Amino acid sequence: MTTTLNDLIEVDPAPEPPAKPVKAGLLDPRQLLRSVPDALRKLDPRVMWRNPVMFIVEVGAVFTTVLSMAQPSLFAWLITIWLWLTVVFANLAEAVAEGRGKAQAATLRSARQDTVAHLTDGRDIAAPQLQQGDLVIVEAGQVIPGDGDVVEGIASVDESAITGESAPVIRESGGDRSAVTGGTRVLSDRIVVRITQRPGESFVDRMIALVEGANRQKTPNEIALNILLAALTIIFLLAVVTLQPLAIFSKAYQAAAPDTAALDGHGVTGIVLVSLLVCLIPTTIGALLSAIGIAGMDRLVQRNVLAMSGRAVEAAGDVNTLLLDKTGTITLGNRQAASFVPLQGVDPEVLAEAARLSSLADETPEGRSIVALAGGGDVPAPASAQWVPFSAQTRMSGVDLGGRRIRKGAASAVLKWAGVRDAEVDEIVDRISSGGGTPLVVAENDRVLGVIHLKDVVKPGMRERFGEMRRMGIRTVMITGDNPRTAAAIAAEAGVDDFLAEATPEDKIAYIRTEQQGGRLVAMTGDGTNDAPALAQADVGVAMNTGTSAAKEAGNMVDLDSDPTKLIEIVEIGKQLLITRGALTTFSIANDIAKYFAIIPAMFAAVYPGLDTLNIMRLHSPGSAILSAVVFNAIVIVFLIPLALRGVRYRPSSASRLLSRNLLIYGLGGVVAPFLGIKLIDLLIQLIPGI
Ligand SMILES: Nc1ncnc2c1ncn2[C@@H]1O[C@H](COP(=O)(O)OP(=O)(O)OP(=O)(O)O)[C@@H](O)[C@H]1O
Ligand SMILES: [K+]
Ligand SMILES: [Mg+2]
Repeated sequence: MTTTLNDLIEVDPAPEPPAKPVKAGLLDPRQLLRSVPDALRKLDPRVMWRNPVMFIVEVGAVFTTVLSMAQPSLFAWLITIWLWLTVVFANLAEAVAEGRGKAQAATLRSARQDTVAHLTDGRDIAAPQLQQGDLVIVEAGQVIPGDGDVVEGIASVDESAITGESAPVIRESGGDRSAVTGGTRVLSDRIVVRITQRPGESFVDRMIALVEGANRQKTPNEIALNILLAALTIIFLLAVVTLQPLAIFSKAYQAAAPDTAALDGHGVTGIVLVSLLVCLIPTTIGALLSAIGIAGMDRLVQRNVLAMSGRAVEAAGDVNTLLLDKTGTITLGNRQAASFVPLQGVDPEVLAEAARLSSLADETPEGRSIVALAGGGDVPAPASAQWVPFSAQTRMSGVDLGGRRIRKGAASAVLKWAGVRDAEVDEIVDRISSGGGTPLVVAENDRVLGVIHLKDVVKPGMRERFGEMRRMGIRTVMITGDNPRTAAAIAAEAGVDDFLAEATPEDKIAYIRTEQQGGRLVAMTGDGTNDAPALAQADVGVAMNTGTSAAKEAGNMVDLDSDPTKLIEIVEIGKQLLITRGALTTFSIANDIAKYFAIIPAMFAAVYPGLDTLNIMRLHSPGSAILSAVVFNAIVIVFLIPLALRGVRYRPSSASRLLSRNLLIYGLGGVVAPFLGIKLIDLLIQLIPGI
């Protein structure tokens, strides 16, 4: 190979740096305004009925509109206006949540251009005509026409159009960095890409659809909550309809407020009925539910993670077991050769040369560091060399040079290959392993020459993060192909709960299955084709963007930064989504119950004077009580939009402690808020003459 990594990275500056995707901040008041047209469009009943609670409010608003037109009064019109506002505010919450993604989608679209694909057979076709399996040539300066895997060559690629990261990345055939994304630009060299996407289903297409929320499906949890809310709505509907004294109240109300009495008893009854119903059904959570879900996806997008479904985000919040790779996730991952330890009677030079020869074609970081430590990397490899590449299954790599067969790799694997048992080797391997190092045994034919000591460092801050996970009730498990002693040493240093050593990809799947059979949800990250089955099996499978297409297809999330520790953040975001939904549901229902006690006594005190002692709020008049409650019910939605989008602030602690804390804050807050809010609004409303 003539191109080195450094040649690739020091390329000419990219042709005009593409715009960074918009990273929307918190709620911007202008965003509220900009979303108003969308919110109005969503009033279409065909859209509304998917949200049963708000659909009932809309039907109610239509009903009071008709009543108000039939028998106009200030009271009737004010109620009607505020009922419509309630529906609009709910739509606004959803539109604002979607709007933030739309800005991002617009940037993505502008980054995508009409690209011509140069097929290997010489034809030039438009990118959208590409079929799965087509082979295209992409040269320096050209845009990659579709998603695929590099099958030939190595190149540096500018992926800023999708990741927002301006540093070029290396994509090469073979290994686990072979996937390329349509719409990104090759900066240097030439690669041949085999297209893996189906037409119209490119990664960027899916990304646009995702951030726009166009194909957002309700998650099973959301559907369940919606059913519960609808059931509550029906119960309240029945309760309100069967409220006998309403008719009596209406008459009394007319008597008490004769200046609005241009309407008959039925008009008032209808309007009061709808108002009461809207106040009692769980409109707050009904209005915010979908915004909470979209915002969760959005928070992931802002951290450069694409969740392929809302369900995956929720599953992340419920995860019990986190599987993390050792090398590169828990450790820095640039496992470097630190020293060669020859066996007694072996010339150190002979060991170094064998290590060098076995690593000349080994492109792993380990292999390169061995060549560097042995020196003489410029000495060309013998032409007769037959390379044996490293694989996670064999755990060895090496070279065959005629009669000389050299292998290096995990002790157990190499000793088995060489067919030897040696106490001295065991002793060296143990010493390196118990210090957290990785020993690679080097053998030539049936003779062990010595051991290479690979060093890796646990990333700073890991112990604290795993401590946080534990407080959340999540078990962290380190998975490694390394031997059990090294694994134990690193596991102890990093503070994980458990580890799985000498793990093959099959072992990973088996581990995931056992966890799932115990009723636990499992999350993992992966990048290689090897990882694809395990990624598919896991409840949350985060594929690295640098990984293979197979891995990206199998997982249900993609991390554009390819940072395996991101899994921890993903779990936190999922948890926050679930907690936010729980907190606002609690708030909403507590709120409704409080409203019941605020309005009913005010209304019925006029009919049954005995109830007057219950009328603790001393609202101005029954009409004002009802109007205040309706107004409060509407504006509480707007007040809570920022919280729904940002998510409830949350510190890691056990589920039960979180629950009791949230019940206290949002339950109690939900009970108190309406009393204060309604009283305040009532003080303003009583200034309006005639109510
Ligand atoms: N380039 C290599 N050549 C030979 N043997 C290797 C090479 N790289 C790793 N090994 C050996 O194979 C073992 C398994 O490696 P593998 O990459 O599957 O897992 P790992 O890197 O130890 O852990 P992780 O799952 O976190 O990546 C290593 O522990 C090491 O003993
Ligand atoms: K309500
Ligand atoms: Mg590895």
